Amino acid sequence: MAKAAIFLDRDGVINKDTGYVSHSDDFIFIDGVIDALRLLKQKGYLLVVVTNQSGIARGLFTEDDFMRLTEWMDWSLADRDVDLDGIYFCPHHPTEGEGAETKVCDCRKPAPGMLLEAARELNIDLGASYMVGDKVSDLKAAEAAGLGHKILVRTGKAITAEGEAMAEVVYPSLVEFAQKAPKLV
Ligand SMILES: O=P(O)(O)OC[C@@H](O)[C@H]1O[C@@H](OP(=O)(O)O)[C@@H](O)[C@@H](O)[C@@H]1O
Ligand SMILES: [Mg+2]
Ligand SMILES: [Zn+2]
Repeated sequence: MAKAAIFLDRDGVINKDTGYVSHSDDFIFIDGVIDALRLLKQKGYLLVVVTNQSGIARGLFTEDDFMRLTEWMDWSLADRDVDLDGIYFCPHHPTEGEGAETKVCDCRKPAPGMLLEAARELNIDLGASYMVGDKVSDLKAAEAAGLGHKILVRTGKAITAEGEAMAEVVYPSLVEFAQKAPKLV
């Protein structure tokens, strides 16, 4: 049977978005987020990170840098009993940069590519799933993928009026969302 997932934006939801974070030295978990992720897992959800990493297309860091940081993040979470079910990233940007990753793609949020790929690979029930982001583009990706729930948190970029209008709920952080999310198991 298909399972419900929490799709998580990374920068501004899991870690502080200080701008194109690419090294573990600069990766700061937002307060309470690791416990919140564990709680969501205990409530029966798959946890799937979907992150735009245009810093790769822009030439600010490499895909290898991203992979190294992702491995570090994954292990830091596993160390605290949080197992992520999937991590999807978009290395592209439509105009910035000069390499192969500078192109129009279907994975950069607001496009739904990462969410749809995860749904196929992990057998996710999109209608029962949540997107938790900090930007309108996160919610637009959720809408385009047919997700049931669109949530914003105030730990990242400033929430715009458009964001307020699109979100089902705006929470202070992932902590409050995790407390309120219905238990599935
Ligand atoms: O929030 P997620 O999707 O996990 O990751 C966003 C980051 O890749 C960066 O995305 C950039 O947007 P542009 O990609 O330049 O539009 C800016 O918002 C940066 O501040 C941010 O660090
Ligand atoms: Mg973000
Ligand atoms: Zn892409």
